[in-house]
Amino acid sequence: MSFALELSSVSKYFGEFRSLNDVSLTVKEGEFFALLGPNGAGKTTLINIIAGLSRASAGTAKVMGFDVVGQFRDARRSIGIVPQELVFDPFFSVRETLRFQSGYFGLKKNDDWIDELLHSLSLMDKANSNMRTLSGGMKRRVMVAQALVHKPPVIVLDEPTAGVDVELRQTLWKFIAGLNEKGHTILLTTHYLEEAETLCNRIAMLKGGAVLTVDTTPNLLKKHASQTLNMQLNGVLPASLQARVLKANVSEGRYTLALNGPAEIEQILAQCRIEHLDVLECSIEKPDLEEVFVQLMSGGKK
Ligand SMILES: Nc1ncnc2c1ncn2[C@@H]1O[C@H](COP(=O)(O)OP(=O)(O)OP(=O)(O)O)[C@@H](O)[C@H]1O
Repeated sequence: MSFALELSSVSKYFGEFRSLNDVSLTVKEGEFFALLGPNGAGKTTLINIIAGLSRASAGTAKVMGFDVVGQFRDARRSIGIVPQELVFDPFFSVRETLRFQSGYFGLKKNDDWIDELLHSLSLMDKANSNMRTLSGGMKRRVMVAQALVHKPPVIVLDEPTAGVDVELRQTLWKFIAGLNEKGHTILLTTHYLEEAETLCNRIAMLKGGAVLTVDTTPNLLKKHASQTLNMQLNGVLPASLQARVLKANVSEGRYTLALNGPAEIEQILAQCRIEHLDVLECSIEKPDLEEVFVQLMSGGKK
């Protein structure tokens, strides 16, 4: 089994503060992997260690088998990082920025690939525009192109869609999904959980610098979240069903009940009939990643 990313017992201290606590994770080649967690969970710290921008206080990190400290150059060549912040030189044009970045990797004749990147990210008509004249979304696209100038097998995106409009988000995801189909490994951090749910094969959830869980998206949904039944009744929910209540608006007779499979609906409706209650509205809701996230972050079942 070859791993694109391999983290073994990685910890990071800032003085007394432990930003990462004994994190071990592996991402297989070709995976689309999400690193999720609330603000301050340690996602960017982890990415900085993988990128070789920050040193782990303990533990080791490898990119495509290369140690990020001992084999820094090979590890750095294997990875493209799209940072959370927009970092650019305001005096360069888009093309110059990408040529410059190519130079860092010793790539002199890279214009064909640069053109392909500009085209795929709809930046061709901005190729000669000065970076400072671009909108935030355009700058974000350049950050993506910049991370890819050396065709890295592993691509890390740190909240690439924060503050990005719907159209760009879709363009970006289509492009990144295409790269993943071509075999690139993708590591993504995002606060848009539906993006992670749609795109990623596996998800790690981080809290307080520690990994709470790592699993495939369907397994996380199966293990940590249940279906729910939304009902509106012409009265108060029977006492026998109160234990199932997840949310209620008693004055309107609206209830959201936990459901361990559709077979239980009949039982619930039967209880309502016994109490002579009419069901005015009834719908089943599928679990989503947000529910899993909220449950895990609030210390619910793992
Ligand atoms: N250079 C630093 N010095 C001191 N503390 C730091 C430093 N960098 C990060 N931290 C702390 O480490 C913790 C993790 O920060 P990090 O930026 O990795 O979180 P994150 O999961 O990326 O959060 P967000 O979702 O807000 O981007 C935070 O409490 C942060 O304040």
